[in-house]
Amino acid sequence: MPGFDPTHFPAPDTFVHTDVDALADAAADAIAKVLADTRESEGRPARISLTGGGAGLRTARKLADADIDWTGVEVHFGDERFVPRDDPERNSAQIREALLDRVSGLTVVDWPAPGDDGAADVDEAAASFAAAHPLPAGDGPTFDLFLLGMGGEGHVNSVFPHSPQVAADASDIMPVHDCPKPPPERMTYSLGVVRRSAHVFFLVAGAEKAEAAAAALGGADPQQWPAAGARGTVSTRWFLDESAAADNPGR
Ligand SMILES: O=C1O[C@H](COP(=O)(O)O)[C@@H](O)[C@H](O)[C@H]1O
Repeated sequence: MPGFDPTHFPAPDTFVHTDVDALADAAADAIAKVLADTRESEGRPARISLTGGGAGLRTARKLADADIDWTGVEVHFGDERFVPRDDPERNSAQIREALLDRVSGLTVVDWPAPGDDGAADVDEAAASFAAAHPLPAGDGPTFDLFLLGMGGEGHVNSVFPHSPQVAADASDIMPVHDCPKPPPERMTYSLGVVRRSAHVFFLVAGAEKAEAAAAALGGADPQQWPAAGARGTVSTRWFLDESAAADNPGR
């Protein structure tokens, strides 16, 4: 993969929990700490990207009940399905129900939906989003914290194995056509955006994820296992349940 050298990043840390509930508890604690630390060390609220999916939504529900100061926190979504805004398939709809509608003080940056101005199709929607929400320039992080779920074939955000998105190594926002997991049209942050984030947390549960987790943690080719190409500049942490960790070397 062009532009990705894993030796330029801290090695990932792995945390294995008995089940998805314990995983979500631990991840929520760690997320709360990053949010508080960012406020203290940077003197500003954090900028984070949230994920849907099974373990992601479980963690979002825990975050809604946690003692967190959300004031000014800027929330993005790592990827979105290009379907109407009220479609329950939208990651943002699921994360809003689990977390965002239950806390106050944060700013939510939502992806465009069909029918929005400048969103005649998914290409135009991604381009207009990129223009309206440019990523921070320079050496600073794109996000203080980027949360990722992972599919059983190793996809993260909507970056799928052997897809144009994983090949491109773009540093911004990408439209997705013909996504192998429905719905077919999506928008996604690229692996390049993830790799400019300070902290990257994986939230992964279930035996069907075990092979991909072992491949990604074992340094496999991101073309085949996109999760292998997702690293943070300060930390990469994998929160796994025992089923998802079953194939990891050393267990
Ligand atoms: O399609 C997607 O799937 C992943 C993982 O979902 P899961 O249900 O297998 O946990 C999710 O993280 C990603 O953001 C999403 O668009």
